[in-house]
Amino acid sequence: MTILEKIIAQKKIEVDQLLASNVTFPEREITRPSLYQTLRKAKQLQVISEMKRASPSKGLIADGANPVKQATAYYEAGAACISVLTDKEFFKGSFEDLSAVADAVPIALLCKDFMIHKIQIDQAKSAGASVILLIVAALDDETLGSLYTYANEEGLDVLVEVHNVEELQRALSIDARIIGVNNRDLHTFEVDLAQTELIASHFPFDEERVFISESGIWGPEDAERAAKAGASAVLVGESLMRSDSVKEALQALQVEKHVDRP
Ligand SMILES: O=P(O)(O)OC[C@@H](O)[C@@H](O)c1c[nH]c2ccccc12
Repeated sequence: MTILEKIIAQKKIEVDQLLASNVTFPEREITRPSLYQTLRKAKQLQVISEMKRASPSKGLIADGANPVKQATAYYEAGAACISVLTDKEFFKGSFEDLSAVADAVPIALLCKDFMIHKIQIDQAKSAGASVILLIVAALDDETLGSLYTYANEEGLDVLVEVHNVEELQRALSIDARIIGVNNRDLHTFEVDLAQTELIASHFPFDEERVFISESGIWGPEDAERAAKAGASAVLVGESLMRSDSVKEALQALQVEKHVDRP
């Protein structure tokens, strides 16, 4: 099994437990600015900064990190959105982290998890998220479409993650408007920013869609490369978690967007 398959197998167990427990997640109103609008309007490359304690590819990254302190530093540095990993088994995250961050910062908030069932979307929204992630590689067309529609109906933005051109076509076929290319292959862990350039060469840049480059962004050169390819934002975890100066590191990524892209 690849790591993605292992994670999804574990998610199925967790979702079955959630469903069997009959928990309900209280409704919560979304009061955050729309990530989509923020990215469309911005003149500079925006940063979606991630609270990431650990990952299956890197092991421990920042075990003792305090999510509220981390998110506050991101917010004060000018992040467009905070991403909080909520997966426990593989990333040492939690929904408590997400709720705590939701109470601490007013900007767009992404629940970073492996969504396979709409109950997880309810849970994310109830914990304060305004954006969810859908990973095309983890979903069949029908589930991808129905989760996307459900999240939209709930007023959430959806970041649809792809890794290759075939997955991009699947994202476009549900008319996803926020599409991110993960530079990391979730089957092999290989990271390559050339993936951003490859997907960009097939991406229909227009007034509707925004393009995001995710993973493996270590500094301004990488940000520049993503911007040049047409990205509106980068999603950054490890390099910011490891940084002694979050503010400097984050602001160094806010390079000019490429002029040829809408
Ligand atoms: O730590 P990095 O290399 O900056 O990557 C951040 C983010 O892109 C990565 O955590 C990520 C992208 N897509 C995901 C899907 C699930 C879990 C994690 C991810």
